[in-house]
Amino acid sequence: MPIDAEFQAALERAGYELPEPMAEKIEAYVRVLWDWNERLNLTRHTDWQTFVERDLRDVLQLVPLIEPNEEVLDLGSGGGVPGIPLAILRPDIQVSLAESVGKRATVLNTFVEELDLPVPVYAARGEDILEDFRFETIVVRAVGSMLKICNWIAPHWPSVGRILMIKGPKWVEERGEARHFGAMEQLDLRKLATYPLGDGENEGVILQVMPAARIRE
Ligand SMILES: C[S@@+](CC[C@H](N)C(=O)[O-])C[C@H]1O[C@@H](n2cnc3c(N)ncnc32)[C@H](O)[C@@H]1O
Repeated sequence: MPIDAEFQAALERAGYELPEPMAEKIEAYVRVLWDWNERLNLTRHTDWQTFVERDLRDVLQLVPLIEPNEEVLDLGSGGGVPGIPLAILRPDIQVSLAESVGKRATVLNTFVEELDLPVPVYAARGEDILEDFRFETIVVRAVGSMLKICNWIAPHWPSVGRILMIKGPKWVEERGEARHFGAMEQLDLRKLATYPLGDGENEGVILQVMPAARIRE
Protein backbone atom coordinates (compact mmCIF):
# COMPACT_ATOMS: atom_id res chain seq x y z
CA MET A 1 0.00 0.00 0.00
CA PRO A 2 1.44 3.44 -0.85
CA ILE A 3 2.33 5.47 2.19
CA ASP A 4 0.28 8.50 3.23
CA ALA A 5 0.82 11.35 0.76
CA GLU A 6 1.50 13.92 3.49
CA PHE A 7 4.02 11.62 5.16
CA GLN A 8 5.71 11.03 1.79
CA ALA A 9 5.80 14.78 1.08
CA ALA A 10 7.30 15.51 4.52
CA LEU A 11 9.98 12.85 3.94
CA GLU A 12 10.83 14.36 0.56
CA ARG A 13 11.00 17.90 1.95
CA ALA A 14 13.43 16.68 4.60
CA GLY A 15 15.44 14.72 2.01
CA TYR A 16 14.85 11.35 3.70
CA GLU A 17 14.41 8.15 1.74
CA LEU A 18 13.14 5.12 3.64
CA PRO A 19 12.66 1.60 2.27
CA GLU A 20 8.93 1.20 1.63
CA PRO A 21 8.22 -1.55 4.18
CA MET A 22 9.90 0.54 6.89
CA ALA A 23 8.04 3.71 5.88
CA GLU A 24 4.78 1.74 6.02
CA LYS A 25 5.55 0.42 9.51
CA ILE A 26 6.53 3.86 10.75
CA GLU A 27 3.27 5.22 9.35
CA ALA A 28 1.39 2.47 11.20
CA TYR A 29 3.22 3.40 14.42
CA VAL A 30 2.41 7.10 14.07
CA ARG A 31 -1.26 6.35 13.40
CA VAL A 32 -1.61 4.23 16.52
CA LEU A 33 0.37 6.82 18.51
CA TRP A 34 -1.94 9.65 17.38
CA ASP A 35 -4.97 7.49 18.02
CA TRP A 36 -3.92 6.90 21.65
CA ASN A 37 -2.76 10.48 22.00
CA GLU A 38 -6.41 11.52 22.20
CA ARG A 39 -6.71 9.55 25.46
CA LEU A 40 -3.20 9.87 26.91
CA ASN A 41 -0.81 12.73 26.50
CA LEU A 42 1.99 11.07 24.53
CA THR A 43 3.19 13.60 21.95
CA ARG A 44 2.72 17.19 20.85
CA HIS A 45 3.93 16.34 17.35
CA THR A 46 0.60 15.64 15.71
CA ASP A 47 1.20 16.29 12.03
CA TRP A 48 3.48 14.52 9.56
CA GLN A 49 5.76 17.48 9.02
CA THR A 50 6.51 17.84 12.73
CA PHE A 51 6.89 14.10 13.22
CA VAL A 52 9.43 13.90 10.38
CA GLU A 53 11.30 17.08 11.30
CA ARG A 54 11.51 16.50 15.06
CA ASP A 55 11.09 12.80 15.82
CA LEU A 56 12.28 10.94 12.74
CA ARG A 57 15.14 13.41 12.37
CA ASP A 58 16.54 12.43 15.79
CA VAL A 59 16.04 8.71 15.21
CA LEU A 60 17.82 8.88 11.84
CA GLN A 61 20.81 10.41 13.59
CA LEU A 62 21.00 7.41 15.93
CA VAL A 63 20.62 4.78 13.22
CA PRO A 64 24.24 4.76 11.92
CA LEU A 65 25.74 4.95 15.43
CA ILE A 66 24.56 1.52 16.56
CA GLU A 67 26.42 -1.68 15.72
CA PRO A 68 24.62 -4.80 14.43
CA ASN A 69 23.18 -7.02 17.17
CA GLU A 70 23.45 -4.38 19.89
CA GLU A 71 21.11 -4.61 22.85
CA VAL A 72 19.63 -1.12 23.17
CA LEU A 73 17.42 0.30 25.94
CA ASP A 74 15.26 3.37 25.28
CA LEU A 75 15.09 4.81 28.80
CA GLY A 76 12.02 7.02 29.30
CA SER A 77 10.30 5.99 26.11
CA GLY A 78 7.07 8.01 26.64
CA GLY A 79 5.15 7.57 23.37
CA GLY A 80 7.90 5.39 21.90
CA VAL A 81 10.47 7.82 20.44
CA PRO A 82 13.23 6.99 19.74
CA GLY A 83 12.87 3.27 20.56
CA ILE A 84 9.99 2.20 18.31
CA PRO A 85 11.10 3.89 15.05
CA LEU A 86 14.65 2.73 15.84
CA ALA A 87 13.45 -0.89 16.16
CA ILE A 88 11.64 -0.53 12.81
CA LEU A 89 14.63 1.01 11.02
CA ARG A 90 17.19 -1.38 12.57
CA PRO A 91 15.65 -4.87 12.71
CA ASP A 92 19.18 -6.22 13.25
CA ILE A 93 19.38 -4.83 16.80
CA GLN A 94 17.41 -5.69 19.96
CA VAL A 95 15.54 -2.67 21.28
CA SER A 96 13.81 -2.63 24.69
CA LEU A 97 11.72 0.18 26.14
CA ALA A 98 11.57 1.35 29.76
CA GLU A 99 8.77 3.67 30.85
CA SER A 100 8.12 4.40 34.51
CA VAL A 101 4.51 5.58 34.13
CA GLY A 102 2.41 2.42 34.10
CA LYS A 103 -0.33 3.68 31.75
CA ARG A 104 2.21 4.76 29.16
CA ALA A 105 4.06 1.43 29.42
CA THR A 106 0.76 -0.41 28.87
CA VAL A 107 0.10 1.62 25.73
CA LEU A 108 3.66 1.02 24.50
CA ASN A 109 2.95 -2.69 24.86
CA THR A 110 -0.17 -2.28 22.72
CA PHE A 111 1.93 -0.49 20.09
CA VAL A 112 4.58 -3.20 19.84
CA GLU A 113 1.91 -5.91 19.73
CA GLU A 114 -0.07 -4.13 17.00
CA LEU A 115 3.08 -3.52 15.00
CA ASP A 116 4.34 -7.04 15.63
CA LEU A 117 7.71 -5.80 16.86
CA PRO A 118 10.01 -7.98 18.99
CA VAL A 119 10.42 -5.19 21.56
CA PRO A 120 10.11 -5.89 25.30
CA VAL A 121 8.49 -3.08 27.31
CA TYR A 122 9.41 -2.63 30.98
CA ALA A 123 6.98 -0.71 33.14
CA ALA A 124 9.76 0.46 35.41
CA ARG A 125 12.43 3.04 35.95
CA GLY A 126 15.11 2.27 33.38
CA GLU A 127 17.95 2.35 35.91
CA ASP A 128 16.16 -0.24 38.06
CA ILE A 129 16.06 -2.87 35.34
CA LEU A 130 19.85 -2.60 35.04
CA GLU A 131 19.98 -4.73 38.17
CA ASP A 132 18.86 -7.67 36.02
CA PHE A 133 19.71 -6.81 32.40
CA ARG A 134 22.72 -5.54 30.49
CA PHE A 135 22.60 -3.21 27.49
CA GLU A 136 25.38 -2.12 25.16
CA THR A 137 23.63 1.19 24.56
CA ILE A 138 21.07 3.25 26.45
CA VAL A 139 19.36 5.90 24.35
CA VAL A 140 17.66 8.85 26.03
CA ARG A 141 15.70 11.77 24.66
CA ALA A 142 13.89 14.42 26.70
CA VAL A 143 14.02 12.46 29.94
CA GLY A 144 16.32 14.52 32.14
CA SER A 145 19.47 16.61 32.33
CA MET A 146 22.91 15.13 31.76
CA LEU A 147 23.49 15.34 35.52
CA LYS A 148 20.34 13.40 36.29
CA ILE A 149 20.96 10.69 33.71
CA CYS A 150 24.61 10.25 34.74
CA ASN A 151 23.61 9.99 38.40
CA TRP A 152 20.92 7.40 37.61
CA ILE A 153 23.37 5.24 35.65
CA ALA A 154 26.41 5.76 37.93
CA PRO A 155 25.82 2.67 40.12
CA HIS A 156 24.99 0.53 37.07
CA TRP A 157 27.92 1.01 34.67
CA PRO A 158 28.81 -2.71 34.82
CA SER A 159 25.42 -3.30 33.08
CA VAL A 160 25.80 -0.50 30.50
CA GLY A 161 28.20 -0.07 27.59
CA ARG A 162 27.43 3.57 26.85
CA ILE A 163 24.68 6.17 26.87
CA LEU A 164 23.66 8.00 23.70
CA MET A 165 21.92 11.24 24.67
CA ILE A 166 19.90 13.17 22.13
CA LYS A 167 20.23 16.80 23.15
CA GLY A 168 19.49 20.31 21.94
CA PRO A 169 21.73 23.38 22.26
CA LYS A 170 21.41 23.45 26.08
CA TRP A 171 23.73 20.43 26.27
CA VAL A 172 26.70 22.73 26.95
CA GLU A 173 25.02 24.16 30.08
CA GLU A 174 24.02 20.66 31.13
CA ARG A 175 27.62 19.50 30.77
CA GLY A 176 28.70 22.44 32.97
CA GLU A 177 26.18 21.46 35.63
CA ALA A 178 27.16 17.78 35.50
CA ARG A 179 30.86 18.69 35.79
CA HIS A 180 30.14 21.10 38.64
CA PHE A 181 28.55 18.31 40.65
CA GLY A 182 31.36 15.87 39.83
CA ALA A 183 29.14 13.56 37.79
CA MET A 184 31.52 13.51 34.79
CA GLU A 185 34.75 12.79 36.66
CA GLN A 186 35.19 9.19 35.60
CA LEU A 187 33.33 9.59 32.30
CA ASP A 188 34.31 10.26 28.71
CA LEU A 189 31.91 12.46 26.76
CA ARG A 190 32.06 12.88 23.02
CA LYS A 191 29.87 14.38 20.37
CA LEU A 192 29.09 11.72 17.76
CA ALA A 193 26.76 13.77 15.57
CA THR A 194 25.71 17.38 15.08
CA TYR A 195 22.75 18.37 12.96
CA PRO A 196 20.66 21.46 12.24
CA LEU A 197 17.39 21.73 14.15
CA GLY A 198 15.68 23.48 11.28
CA ASP A 199 15.20 26.81 13.04
CA GLY A 200 18.18 28.26 11.17
CA GLU A 201 20.34 28.74 14.26
CA ASN A 202 20.39 25.84 16.70
CA GLU A 203 21.98 22.43 16.48
CA GLY A 204 21.04 19.06 17.89
CA VAL A 205 23.70 16.66 19.07
CA ILE A 206 24.12 13.00 19.87
CA LEU A 207 26.42 12.68 22.86
CA GLN A 208 28.11 9.46 23.85
CA VAL A 209 28.90 9.02 27.54
CA MET A 210 30.85 6.05 28.88
CA PRO A 211 33.40 5.26 31.58
CA ALA A 212 36.71 6.90 30.64
CA ALA A 213 38.60 3.78 31.75
CA ARG A 214 37.01 1.82 28.90
CA ILE A 215 38.31 4.28 26.29
CA ARG A 216 41.88 3.55 27.42
CA GLU A 217 41.40 -0.24 27.48
C1 LIG B 1 9.14 13.97 28.15
S1 LIG B 1 8.90 12.26 27.99
C2 LIG B 1 9.92 11.94 26.60
C3 LIG B 1 9.54 10.67 25.92
C4 LIG B 1 10.34 10.30 24.67
N1 LIG B 1 11.68 9.82 25.00
C5 LIG B 1 10.41 11.41 23.66
O1 LIG B 1 11.49 11.90 23.39
O2 LIG B 1 9.35 11.78 23.13
C6 LIG B 1 9.84 11.52 29.30
C7 LIG B 1 9.34 10.14 29.69
O3 LIG B 1 10.30 9.50 30.51
C8 LIG B 1 9.63 8.82 31.56
N2 LIG B 1 10.64 8.66 32.62
C9 LIG B 1 11.19 9.62 33.40
N3 LIG B 1 12.16 9.10 34.18
C10 LIG B 1 12.24 7.76 33.87
C11 LIG B 1 13.07 6.68 34.32
N4 LIG B 1 14.00 6.86 35.23
N5 LIG B 1 12.87 5.46 33.77
C12 LIG B 1 11.90 5.26 32.84
N6 LIG B 1 11.09 6.24 32.38
C13 LIG B 1 11.27 7.48 32.88
C14 LIG B 1 8.45 9.71 31.88
O4 LIG B 1 7.42 8.99 32.52
C15 LIG B 1 8.05 10.19 30.48
O5 LIG B 1 7.10 9.35 29.89
